Amino acid sequence: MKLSVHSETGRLTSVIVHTPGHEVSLVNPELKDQLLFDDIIFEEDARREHLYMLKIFKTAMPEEGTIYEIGDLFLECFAQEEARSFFIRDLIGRLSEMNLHTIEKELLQLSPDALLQFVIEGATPAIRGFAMSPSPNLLFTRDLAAVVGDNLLLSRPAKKPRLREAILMETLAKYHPLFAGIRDNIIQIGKQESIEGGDVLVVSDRLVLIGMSERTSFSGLMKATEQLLKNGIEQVLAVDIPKQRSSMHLDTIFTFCAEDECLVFPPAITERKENVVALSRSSNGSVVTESMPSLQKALEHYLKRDLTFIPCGGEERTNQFREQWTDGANVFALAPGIIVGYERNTNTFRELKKHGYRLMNQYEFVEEFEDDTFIPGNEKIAIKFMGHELCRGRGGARCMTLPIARDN
Ligand SMILES: NC(=O)NCCC[C@H](N)C(=O)O
Repeated sequence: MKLSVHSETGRLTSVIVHTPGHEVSLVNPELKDQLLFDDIIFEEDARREHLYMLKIFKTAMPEEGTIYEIGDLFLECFAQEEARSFFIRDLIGRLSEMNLHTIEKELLQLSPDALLQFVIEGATPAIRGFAMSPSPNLLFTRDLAAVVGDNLLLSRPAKKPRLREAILMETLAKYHPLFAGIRDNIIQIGKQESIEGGDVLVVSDRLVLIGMSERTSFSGLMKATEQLLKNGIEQVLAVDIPKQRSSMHLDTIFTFCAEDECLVFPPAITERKENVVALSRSSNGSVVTESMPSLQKALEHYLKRDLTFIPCGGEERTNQFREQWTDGANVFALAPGIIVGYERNTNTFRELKKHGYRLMNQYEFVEEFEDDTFIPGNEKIAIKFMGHELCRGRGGARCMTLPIARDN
């Protein structure tokens, strides 16, 4: 299968997700902040909510479309001894403070299942007396990498608790057959820099947005940009956003609903000026910069079309802040104008309705289209799904998805 993503909204054909498992039940109140969760979450409900989200995806995707559970991909990958030893070596080296070298032999002898359990849950009965904290953020597969055009940009997380996920992703990219066709186009940045997938938005086959955020450093952004500009992308728009937990990635305050419509958190997007720099390649190969007046102006300039920015939470200030916090601006497009987001963001959905979206809840959408092939047409649909547990991890629908193929 060819992995390629040339837009944020092209019809979704393949996506990688992780339905939360026992690891989320291992987060205790004392650990939650350190593990980047805002609350403890109830595993059963979180799973139920996630599985329903996947049901919506399945209903909206073409018949030949595939949803990959990342855990299955890891197990297939770990079936290769070489992949396991690459992974274990990298883990020992990059988590040096954990002293994993003391159990290297045991790690190398683990079955794929036990190794995966050790990594995700932090411990396995197969290795007694050694435990790390769990990796509950694997739920947010978005942040592990980004398929940009025909390239695979691997994340280098800014936050330690997400490092194990990044090492897992790198192993998949290097060893799993799913990535064979894109393996020559892997983009990686240096060890001292950071970039996370939630900051990367693929606007078109030529244009990419990268947030300069709490998680993506300036040097990480520049390194990724240099390589993207060599590999087919014409412009990268660097978007400076507030460096704070509530808007940790660009996609927490800005997502595409359709080719010409975006959901935005006004205080950090429309009310900010001079926070965008366009980066492109000059004829001698160096990166040239041009300061842009605003994100909307920059996008309209390069896309040569008008865009509508829809305020997350509507016009009321309090609702904008409340619904951005619960990922109102973090919707995921299954096709142009077909989006999913948390039901609880009622003011955001009301605003979408004003912009011509038909609102459907998860059951209505599945019931109406489950038996027929869903064919995205002229009608715009905003699908509301329940995510009261999921949203305590501080991420929404876009954060929980890593699209690897979309139709152009
Ligand atoms: N793209 C995203 O915004 N992902 C959400 C990540 C949430 C996770 N708890 C984190 O803090 O990294």
